[in-house]
Amino acid sequence: MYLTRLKLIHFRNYEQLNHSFYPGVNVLYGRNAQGKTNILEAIHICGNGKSFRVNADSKTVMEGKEGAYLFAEYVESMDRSVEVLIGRDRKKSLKIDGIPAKNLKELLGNLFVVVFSPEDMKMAKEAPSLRRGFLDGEISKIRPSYVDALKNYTKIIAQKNAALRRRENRDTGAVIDAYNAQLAGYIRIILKNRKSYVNKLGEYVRETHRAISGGTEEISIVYKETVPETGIAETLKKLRERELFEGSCTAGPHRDDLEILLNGKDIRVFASQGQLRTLMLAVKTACLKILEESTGHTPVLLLDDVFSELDQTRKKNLLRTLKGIQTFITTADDADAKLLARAHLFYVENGTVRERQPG
Ligand SMILES: Nc1ncnc2c1ncn2[C@@H]1O[C@H](COP(=O)(O)OP(=O)(O)OP(=O)(O)O)[C@@H](O)[C@H]1O
Repeated sequence: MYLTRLKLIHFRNYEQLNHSFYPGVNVLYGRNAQGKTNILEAIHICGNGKSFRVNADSKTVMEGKEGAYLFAEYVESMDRSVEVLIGRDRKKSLKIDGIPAKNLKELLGNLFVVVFSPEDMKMAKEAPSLRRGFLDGEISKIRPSYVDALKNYTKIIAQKNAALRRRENRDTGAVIDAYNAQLAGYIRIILKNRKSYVNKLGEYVRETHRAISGGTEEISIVYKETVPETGIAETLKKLRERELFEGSCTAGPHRDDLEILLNGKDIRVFASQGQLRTLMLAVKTACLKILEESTGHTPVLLLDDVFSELDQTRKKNLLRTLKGIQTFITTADDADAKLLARAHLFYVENGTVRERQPG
């Protein structure tokens, strides 16, 4: 799958854009704050219905304007399109192949897009909630039913937490047992999905990571569960007294984490910035492969400012791993644009895009 055309009206610093792109590597280069990442953001919204930079999409509407219009034309096996209208009032309208879509769920599963942005580095280093959020987001793309299990689980955990906090009722124990009975089924579904995703992810990350790092480093990714999949009901029962004492749910998928080891050591403590970036690139490429396997379509890959902190060898190795994937890369560094001379180059300046002709 590849994007052939992007049209924007009143999106960020683009008054109007109507530009075509190529399969293969498209490099957006230019000085800082010119609108390179804005292009990636627009493509991401067309694919995933939301920005990867801000929670409120209304912030992407050009200052002083009422709404933004985004149109992405892409080739699957035939020409297809996605249109998004974002209102400053937060209302959003969507069209798929010219036909209005009822909701975001309908949009997902059309233009597949995977993004790597500097923000993703936080996932490796910071709070476990970021790693859980990453896993849940990726699994939801390939298993829509997972979203329902997760929503129900989260709702029951909130109710159970409220009951544990109240504790004034003599029957609280029985109420907690009733919640646990409901939770057990959802925990099973969440663990099954997360663990099988992590197994596959680990395998693909190792492969790509070796290719980018030149085979000098070994990565391992392990899912750390707080309630074992093999004894869910028993564990919840055992936890009951402690939870009643502490007044909150102390274990379950909402407390689980991913452990990422580089040459056997925790990356949060031992990895350099370049190593972290290499790891996250391998993670994103692995997500793309998993998405490709389950949908039969190769997603479009967006790499925002990916080259900083990578040495020349890693940059070249990364480019080799991108074969067959339409990729958009932003860079403010002219030397990177030269390294990417065989790609299609687009000079971005003050909300305009100009293709640099070869030669
Ligand atoms: N809602 C908006 N309305 C108008 N202009 C905006 C809006 N949001 C952001 N901008 C402008 O977009 C520009 C930033 O664009 P972008 O984030 O794409 O930069 P970039 O070219 O990727 O830069 P860098 O190399 O620094 O990452 C800035 O000039 C900013 O003022």
